This record gives sequence, C-alpha cells and structure tokens, in this order.
Amino acid sequence: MFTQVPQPLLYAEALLAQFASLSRAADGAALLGDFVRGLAGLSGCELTQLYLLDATHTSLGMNAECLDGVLQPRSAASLPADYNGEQLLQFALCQNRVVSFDDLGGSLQETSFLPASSTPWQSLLCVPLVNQQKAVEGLLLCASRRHINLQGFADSLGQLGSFVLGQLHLLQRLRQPVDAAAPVVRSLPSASGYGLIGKSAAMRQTYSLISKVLHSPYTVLLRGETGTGKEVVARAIHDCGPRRSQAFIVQNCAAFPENLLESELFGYRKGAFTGADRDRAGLFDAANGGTLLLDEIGDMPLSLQAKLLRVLQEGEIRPLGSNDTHKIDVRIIAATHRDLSVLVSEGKFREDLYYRLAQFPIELPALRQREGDILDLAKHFADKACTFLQRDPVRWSDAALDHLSGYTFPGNVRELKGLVERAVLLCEGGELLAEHFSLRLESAPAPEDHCGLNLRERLEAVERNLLLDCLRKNDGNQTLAARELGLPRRTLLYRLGRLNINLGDFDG
Ligand SMILES: Nc1ncnc2c1ncn2[C@@H]1O[C@H](COP(=O)(O)OP(=O)(O)OP(=O)(O)O)[C@@H](O)[C@H]1O
Repeated sequence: MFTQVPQPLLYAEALLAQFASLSRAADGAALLGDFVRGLAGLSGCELTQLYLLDATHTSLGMNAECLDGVLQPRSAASLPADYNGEQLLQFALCQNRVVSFDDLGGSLQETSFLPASSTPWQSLLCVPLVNQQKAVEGLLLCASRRHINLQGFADSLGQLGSFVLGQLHLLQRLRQPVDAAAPVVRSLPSASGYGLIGKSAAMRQTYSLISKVLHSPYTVLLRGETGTGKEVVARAIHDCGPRRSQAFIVQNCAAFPENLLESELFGYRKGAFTGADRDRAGLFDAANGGTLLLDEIGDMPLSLQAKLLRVLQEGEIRPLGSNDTHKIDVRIIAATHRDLSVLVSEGKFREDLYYRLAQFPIELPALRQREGDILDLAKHFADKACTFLQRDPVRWSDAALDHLSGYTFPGNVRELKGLVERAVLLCEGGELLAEHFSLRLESAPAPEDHCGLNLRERLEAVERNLLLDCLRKNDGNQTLAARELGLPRRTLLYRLGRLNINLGDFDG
C-alpha cells in the first residue's frame, strides 16, 4: 500500500497518528475538520475536501474543506442531485472509481469545486469513500498547484476516509439530538427524495421504505395504480444503492407472448428453437450485478412464474436449449398495478412466488392521496418542459392551480405530466391559465375503470380522452384540433377512426 508514496515509513507513521487522533474527535464538525487538515498533511496538497451524500442519496454536499492550511467555513450550498457539470465527481461516485491526474494542464479550472487560484491546479486525486456495507457515501478530494503523482495515496487515504465515515455515524448515534453545529448526514428525508418529487406524508412514508430497502438484497414488490411512479421508484432503488454502477434493465411481462418472454429473460442456445441460429444471452445475464425490474408481473404466464421462483430461490438460470445452469447475481424488483393476492385466490398467480416477491412490498400512493404534491409536481414538470423547449419559465395563474388541485387524476403522475407539458406548449403569454388544461372534471373516468385493462387499452383510453377534449375545445374543427396536437389532419382522422370516435362523441 505504501510502495508508491515518497518516504513510506514516515508516511505510515503519520497515517497511524491520524487514525489515532481522529478516533478521539469529540463531535462531527471537529472530526471532519481534522480529517481534511490531516489529508493536507499526508498528501502534501494545498487543497483537500470532503463530500458526503445526504440520506436520500440525491445531493452531494461539501462538508469540509482545507485550503492553504486554513480550514474553510462550511459551504451551505449543496451540489444538485445530478451533480450538474461536475462530471468528475459524478464519475468517481457512480463508478466507485479513483480518479487521479498529475497534469491537469488548466483543463479543470472552470469547475465549481476547485477554488479560483492565480496559479492553476495541476494535480488532483478523487477517492470514493465506502461505508461498512460497501456502499459509496462520499468522496475525498486532494488537489495541488504542483505536479504530484497522487495515485499512490488513494488506498490509504480512502481507508482513512471510510474510518471517518464510521466515526461520524457513531458520533451521531451517541449524540441524540444531533449537535446542530455538526455537519449532519440526515437520517430521514424531510422533503422530496431519491429524485422523486413530493413532500406529502404518503410520499415521505415511501422514501422511508426506500431508504430501508436500499442497501439490503431483499426482493421488492412495487404496487400502485398506473402512472404512480413504480418505474421511477425502482430506478431510484437501483441508482441510489450499491448496484448503481451496473445495469438497470426493465422488462414488461405483459408485452410479450410466453415463449418470447422466456427467451428474452433466460436467453437461449443455438438450435433451441427454429430461428435460434446463435447463442443469445438473456436479460438476467444482461442485468448481472445490477437490477432487473419485472414490470406488470401479474401478467406473467404461470409456467414462467415457476421458473422465476427457481431463479429467486437458487440464484441461477438455465437458458433455453441448454442443459447447464449458471449463477447470476441480480436484484429483482417486481411491479404491478394489480392486487396479486386476488390473482392468487383466482389461481392466476402462484402463491409461493407471491410470498417470495412480497418480501418487501411498497405500495405507491395514488396522486389524489398525496396532499400538496400535485402543485409541486406540476411546477416541476412545467419547468422541465420550458427548459426542454428553451423557453423562459412560465408563471402560474391562481385559476390554473385551483383547476389542477380539484382534479382526481385517474392517470396519476403520468397524466399530470402530460397535461402540464401540453399546457406549456399551448401557453403563449408566459402565464398558464385554467383553459390551457382541458380537464374533464365532470366525466373523468374513475380510477377503478382502468382496473382489468391491459397497457394498450389504458393508453387508448387516455388517447381517446385527449382527442375528444381537443376536438371539443376546437368546436369539432378537425383542422384546428390537428394543428393543436401537432399532427397532420390525415393522422388525426386515422387515429379517430382507430378509436371509433365520431362527430357525435364531442357534440356539446
Ligand atoms: N414522484 C415523482 N416525481 C417525478 N416524476 C414522477 C414521479 N412519479 C412519477 N413520475 C413521472 O411520471 C411518469 C410515470 O411514471 P412511471 O412510469 O414510473 O409510472 P408506473 O407506475 O411505472 O406506470 P405503469 O404502471 O403504467 O407502468 C414518468 O414520466 C415519471 O418520470
């Protein structure tokens, strides 16, 4: 470990002294300050920093910094959840990889994490810090205005940093309530978390469940009405957990006929069936080390359910046409809008698989159960749409906000997103008005109307409502409706015909 540092013996002694002195730190703030000061002494760098992820793993904050031997006041600002522009930090964090440069040549002077300096920064070392569960929780960064090869310090400084993380957790547990001056790693998300929008009690409960399952290998069953965000939650569990640097793969179990679904999931050997002219790996292999989301699991055919159960129990798969099995390491997340226990009682879903999948169920609340979230989500989607369309942000009229809060959103967040994106497109004066949202308040289909419909039927129901709304708004004028929807008139007529919509449907 010490072969690549100058004067290894002296360095080892200094490192040992650091471990000893950090173990005596009395509170979190002192611990982190001493740590970055110690890093500067050990590495000989003029700049040392410590970054920590918050409890929801959505924002990375700089918790301590030492510049030219002086401890800097703590920066209140955190970097945004997606570490915008800070690709170097994002790379080290997400890939769990050390980054080291000894000749930056001025290339990194524009970043927000290196302080301005009249002499350019030349060398840099960024090391991910892992906790006891081997999950990345933060980064340490050392930079120098001289050309120094810092790579040799990575292992030992990384271990010192991980020790500091452990000490920090210990101090936080010992000091209840937590010392307000200490740089806190929050234990419970208080607002939006994991990249999801929403602060309602129902969503806070969801964040709390996500935080519990994140670092455990449990199989997760996500249940909720269509459009409630099952896929985004599955992605959050993957992106914020220890598997984040590996693949996240989604397979919709309702979208394929049985045989095709089996070969997609398990792969096949050449000659397994007509047309199998070469070996092909399946999605379990593609997701190895990562996460596989089995969406619409309630629609998986019974025979495949038996094979999935074996995968969950044995952790191995056998491709079609093969006599051999091989081990895989995949986190399975299943999602469904159906009540699997009802399917079990109807004999359509295996009871043993149900209990295996429901090891850790998370029920996603319908949007109408998330008090206050509709407006936060609407504003979020409007901002994103404006950025996408390269327009100035739109203002919200009170009437538009009232209009939205009074609606039940049978299509949940997906429906809200679609409505807001459409409204932003329609809005010309910079302010969103109620008329930009053509909600069918009086005749909105009840959510249970969607139960029992498959994905295609539900999408058709949404499209049908959208087309009818638009035609009604344009007094049945197909040319105007087509223009508003950004479709050629012929395409609109084709779609109306396909959905059996005729003039009588939108009269009055
Ligand atoms: N809490 C949230 N914050 C931000 N965006 C969200 C949130 N929940 C859902 N969305 C957005 O809403 C849309 C629908 O979400 P998603 O596809 O995850 O729903 P779903 O429950 O998996 O739907 P389905 O059952 O139809 O597959 C996506 O565009 C997603 O990004």
